[in-house]
Amino acid sequence: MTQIRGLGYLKVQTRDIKRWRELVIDGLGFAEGSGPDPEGLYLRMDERQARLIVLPGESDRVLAVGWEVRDQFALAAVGRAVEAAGVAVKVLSEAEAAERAAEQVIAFEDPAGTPVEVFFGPVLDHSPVITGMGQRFVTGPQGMGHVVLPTTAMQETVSFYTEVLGFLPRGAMKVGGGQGGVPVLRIRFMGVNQRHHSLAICPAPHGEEPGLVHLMVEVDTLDAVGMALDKVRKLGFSISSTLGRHTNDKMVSFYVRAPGGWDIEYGCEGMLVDETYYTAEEITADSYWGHDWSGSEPLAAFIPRS
Ligand SMILES: Cc1ccc(O)c(O)c1CC[C@@H]1C(=O)CC[C@]2(C)C(=O)CC[C@@H]12
Ligand SMILES: [Fe+2]
Repeated sequence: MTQIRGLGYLKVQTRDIKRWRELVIDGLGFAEGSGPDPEGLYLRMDERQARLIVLPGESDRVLAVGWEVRDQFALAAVGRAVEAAGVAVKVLSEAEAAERAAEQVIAFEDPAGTPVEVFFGPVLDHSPVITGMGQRFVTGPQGMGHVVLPTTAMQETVSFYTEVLGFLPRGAMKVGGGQGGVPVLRIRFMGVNQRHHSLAICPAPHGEEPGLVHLMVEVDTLDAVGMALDKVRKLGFSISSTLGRHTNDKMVSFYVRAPGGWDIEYGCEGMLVDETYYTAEEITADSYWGHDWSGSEPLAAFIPRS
């Protein structure tokens, strides 16, 4: 049984905070909150103080993937499991936790080198969440959404998330290999709640920045997805993938390129998993229709480095 309840927050660094603001506030309708860094962007989706945090910096990279647990006892259990796996765990100070709007936070690196944080006791902001198009973000028991992380150490990374952190396998898809003696490569989906996947791990040629393939956020209506697509196009953002419906989580979504070379997937109608009956299946197509990636600028995580 996993202690982790869902994706809690994502913190990234960017060289272009101005363009980020246009994308997430003007385009995708996130509500603006506030936080410790006056230059930072603190984006609200619900009663949490911030779900997506974008801070200015010298490079574009992920600063923390924040996973939520129920309480202090669950946090202690996760800390023990990670240490028992031989990974150094840092207990953040009270000030550092306050900065993250949580009561207590631990931090460590996954085998891919991704900075991971686990927290309990998120601090709420009860003021109304005024989104750009009146849309509601689907969070609550399903968490913030999902992240797809690149790794050069597929086995170790997947085994860390499943066997140490207790993520449940939620199926896979072949993405290459299987020819000329090259082993089959699979993207692996994992979940911790009724959202089909809160995490996917994808084989990648290098472990360099930005350290992210995409973040998915879900809204309550197809109209909100369509309106956001219109808005980001009008704002001149590059559409990495057209609208389509995925075969595994049944979500209708599009992907837009964020400054930094990774995508935000924006969707609706994601299925709810019933663990009583669920088994991990292998899909052979990413979508029933749509999701044309042919116009996509290359994802930074998949550009081979010398
Ligand atoms: C296949 C799939 C199912 C559900 C999702 O939420 C989802 O994002 C995907 C696509 C994952 C993946 C990606 O994001 C980067 C580009 C990838 C590797 C492809 O080129 C096909 C599958 C894509
Ligand atoms: Fe996705």
